[in-house]
Amino acid sequence: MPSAVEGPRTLYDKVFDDHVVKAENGTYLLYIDRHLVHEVTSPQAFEGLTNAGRKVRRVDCTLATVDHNIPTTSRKTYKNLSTFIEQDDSRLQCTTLEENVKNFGLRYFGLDDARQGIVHIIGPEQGFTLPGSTIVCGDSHTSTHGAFGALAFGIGTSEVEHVLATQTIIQNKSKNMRIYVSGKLRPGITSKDLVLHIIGQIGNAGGSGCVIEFAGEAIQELSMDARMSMCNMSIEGGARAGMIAPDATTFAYLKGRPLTPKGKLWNQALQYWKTLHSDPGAKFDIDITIKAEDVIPTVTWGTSPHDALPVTSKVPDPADYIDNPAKQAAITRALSYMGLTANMPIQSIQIDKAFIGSCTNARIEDMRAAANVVKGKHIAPNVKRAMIVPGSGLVKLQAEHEGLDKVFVDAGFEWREAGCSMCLGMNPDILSPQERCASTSNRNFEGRQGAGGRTHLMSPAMAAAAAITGHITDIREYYKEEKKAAIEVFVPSSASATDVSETEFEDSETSDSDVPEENKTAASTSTTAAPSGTASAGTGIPKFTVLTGYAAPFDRSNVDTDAIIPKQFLKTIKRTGLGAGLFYADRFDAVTGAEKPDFVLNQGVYRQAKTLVVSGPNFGCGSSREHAPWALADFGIMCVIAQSFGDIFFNNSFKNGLLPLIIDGEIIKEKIMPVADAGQRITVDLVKEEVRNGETDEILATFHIDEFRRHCLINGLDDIGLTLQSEGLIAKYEDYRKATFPWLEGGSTLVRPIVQGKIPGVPNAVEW
Ligand SMILES: CC(C)[C@H](C(=O)O)[C@@H](O)C(=O)O
Ligand code: SF4
Repeated sequence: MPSAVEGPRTLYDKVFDDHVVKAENGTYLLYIDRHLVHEVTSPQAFEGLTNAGRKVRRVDCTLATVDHNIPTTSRKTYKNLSTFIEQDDSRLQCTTLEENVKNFGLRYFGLDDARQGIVHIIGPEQGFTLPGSTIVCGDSHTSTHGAFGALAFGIGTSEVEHVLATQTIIQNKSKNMRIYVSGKLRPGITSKDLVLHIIGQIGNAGGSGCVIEFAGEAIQELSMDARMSMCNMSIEGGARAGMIAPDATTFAYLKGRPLTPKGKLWNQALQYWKTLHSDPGAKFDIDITIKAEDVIPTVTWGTSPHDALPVTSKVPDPADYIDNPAKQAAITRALSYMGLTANMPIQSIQIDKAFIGSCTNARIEDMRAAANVVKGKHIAPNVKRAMIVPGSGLVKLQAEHEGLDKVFVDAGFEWREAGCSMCLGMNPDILSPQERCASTSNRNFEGRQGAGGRTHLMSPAMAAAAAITGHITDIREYYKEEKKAAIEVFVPSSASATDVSETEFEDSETSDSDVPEENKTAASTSTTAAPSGTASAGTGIPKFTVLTGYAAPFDRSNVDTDAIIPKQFLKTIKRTGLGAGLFYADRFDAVTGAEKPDFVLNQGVYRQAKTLVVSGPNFGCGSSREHAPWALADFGIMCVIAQSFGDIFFNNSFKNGLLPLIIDGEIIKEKIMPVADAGQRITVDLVKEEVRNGETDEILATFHIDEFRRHCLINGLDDIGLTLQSEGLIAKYEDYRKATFPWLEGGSTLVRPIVQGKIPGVPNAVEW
């Protein structure tokens, strides 16, 4: 396969190179090995496939589950989704997924299957996630799977459709960034503290345009569960993906999981996996060193994950940022939203609720760490509710097997069923306005856990301690007072790789017999129906050539996609009608629903704005929801001008005929913003690559857009149709893949049905 890099290569370079189907002028068609699907970001993709008469190309590379919308209440009486889910829109999204998996013949873990859970927890748990593979999902926290040395990233719904139809994705090469964590973490300090510390240092756009490799002694010593928590949050540092080189810890975790290769295929895979590390001398565009010993328990105080501070510090004071008005404004806004006073000690912050769960921290080690803290204690009287939500049915079973559920219940916690739960509150688990939550999730955006709710991110042990004391607590002091020790996690990192080496399997049978007949040839796994060369059976995208219209000035930084379109609007199975929810919390009064007169889109000509001019960086950070560009476009905004963008939002916009335009911050401030402020029109000319004053035609800025993207926008081209013109190359890659990486064949089709309550790969789990 063509290599994108000469000389020594990074881990990212290697995995990228091994998946290139086609390279053209810096744009690559990459083959995707594993595709995880959930109910929120897939309905419109399946609808697109159906409308175009296309099939899922690789059923064996696709695995689906429901996680975001589902209640986490007891399933003892569960019969089906239709009777179990009370909210109409949530139910419809879940039943639509069930219909789609049936119609397209996909493997699926529903609520009656103990293997159901948060998509990023079940992939690794089943061994669907493998080192060196490319993994995507319509979900930003797909970065989690990078903990295995996979190249894993979140995509939007249009890209979900593209992957379903073609098993490939169009990509540009990201920059290489290394975060080297030297030395050892201090006792009781977890990977959650470390990753919050890192994001606090680099900022929520620090990894923008990059794939981060986490390396160093402290990383090597982390267990797989802890590595997943780190890579999970690389997206919160703005990166496309996070990766950790696979090692003995990785191999020991994977060995024997239901979907990992067995026998000779394991040996073969292992040979390859051992080559997956950055070569000595490999070039990193950005290289940062963090000292592990500098990390102490870390929590967030504000409304972005980069508002992270050591638990011993005080809440920031806007008065200290006179020289940085944008930062001062952001801190002032965050303090007001969070109901905090400048300079108050972080440990004096009282909480109302505690939530231990999410794809960041709902694995078995997280459950154990929390149970260790709460054992023999009870939640504080001011804590109204404390929830433990295991990440999957299997995590729940394992925890119950160890008696952890009883520890939690005795301490006053609710022991729930698996799902995203209060991480996002698309289901009934939400905060009420002004309620404050100690949360092990990954995002503390405004309204994230419920409109007006206030989130403080921290580790499971810290959230458990906060539930017991009633306020944010330094876990080190807690351990001292309670005479407890942090539980040591067993990490086989000192184990030599030979523990799981090929020798062990020298005489064993090939696992080829595990591969179902229908998956033994690439041709049969390849179920594509679309004839090659058909330009597009789909509808294409709106063309973008020259746009003239009013431009709304938007004086904000780090606008996340939760703010652009809040979670309650994601429960749709359509792409249309989302304009009503655009910037909902900023635009409308939470109680009366009336327009807020001070919000720019509620004022005069800006009601008809076609362009949004943003003063600060990182517009559209956070979640992968394509609902954000859908909402903007539905409102009528077809261009957003900003200094920089969240990576997934940037991609998603192009797929919908919306132009995200990167312009230098000074030029925005000096040239473009004054025109927007004056209520004059602005012309964005993609053909000439100019931004002009729409009244006078004066050139305000010039820009350059990647040739492929510009071509697609100007001509309104649907890139699935374009990709299918490369059918021959895709098929050729599949032959190469089958010969070179045969352990990737079969994939999710190796999922076995549960027989008489026995779960394959889980000998002890006989009931749920
Ligand atoms: C629903 C999905 C698009 C979203 C994401 O991409 O992250 C969600 O999982 C989240 O955490 O906000
Ligand atoms: S971040 Fe939260 S909502 Fe998103 S996938 Fe993870 S648990 Fe679910």
